[in-house]
Amino acid sequence: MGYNIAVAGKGGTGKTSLTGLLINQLVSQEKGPILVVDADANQNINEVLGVEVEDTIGSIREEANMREKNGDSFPGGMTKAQFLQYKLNHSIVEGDGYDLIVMGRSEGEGCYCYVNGILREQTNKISNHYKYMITDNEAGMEHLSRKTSKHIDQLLLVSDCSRRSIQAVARIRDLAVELKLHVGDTHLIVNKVPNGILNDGIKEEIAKHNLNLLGVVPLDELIYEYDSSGIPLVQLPEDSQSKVAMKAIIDKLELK
Ligand SMILES: Nc1ncnc2c1ncn2[C@@H]1O[C@H](COP(=O)(O)OP(=O)(O)OP(=O)(O)O)[C@@H](O)[C@H]1O
Repeated sequence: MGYNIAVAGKGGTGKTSLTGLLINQLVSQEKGPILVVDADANQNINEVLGVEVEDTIGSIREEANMREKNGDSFPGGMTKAQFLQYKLNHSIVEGDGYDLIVMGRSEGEGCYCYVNGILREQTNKISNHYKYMITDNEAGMEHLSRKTSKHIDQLLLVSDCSRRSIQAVARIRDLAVELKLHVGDTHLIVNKVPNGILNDGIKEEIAKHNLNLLGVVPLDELIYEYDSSGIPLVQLPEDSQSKVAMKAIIDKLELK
């Protein structure tokens, strides 16, 4: 199994943006092969990375169930399991130096156990082929409890400069313990920091919750500019404040 990095944090803190910059950095350091899993239904990492996504695990699950419900057969005489496997293999987006799987929206009502079981088994199989697996998670992390593989080598918590956001990541860390996930290291990255300098109040909050601060990423006007113009963040110049900060942060992790 590859090295599993999970990124988590309260919505809006910049978790997805930083995950994109993390991937970009690992790709430029030729650390691959990398599998990216977008497990945040509210956010689209593909936009940060600048790639198009057609199928998601959610849409595959819905299609398989709809076909069965309507009594439609699966194409080419496939069984349901074969169909799921086929669709999953075709849903993997090939990016520049990484592959991407998008979980999409979570299931609606009805029994999805069989489909979920197959999809989970297949995703686990696929992930074995990669050196790194990077997951952009939902703030709740509950979906992780449903995973068969509960091992995370590196849990990266992303917070902005608010006390509430620091408290939220402390809760996520505690939740990981409650969910019985096996977490190797946990680190905090504080994002959108004015001038890259943390004030005393936030430093106190970080210390109070015993969070292990890895580094800070400044509030970067260029991110705002790129985001509002729809330009993928991975195209930020190498000397942009946020890319430079993320590079320094990732270097500290000493990933092989
Ligand atoms: N360092 C930064 N400087 C300036 N703006 C930033 C920075 N990081 C992220 N942003 C902006 O903050 C907003 C939220 O970022 P992003 O979508 O990455 O957050 P998220 O935590 O994944 O949010 P959610 O899961 O709620 O969608 C975006 O508009 C993004 O462009």
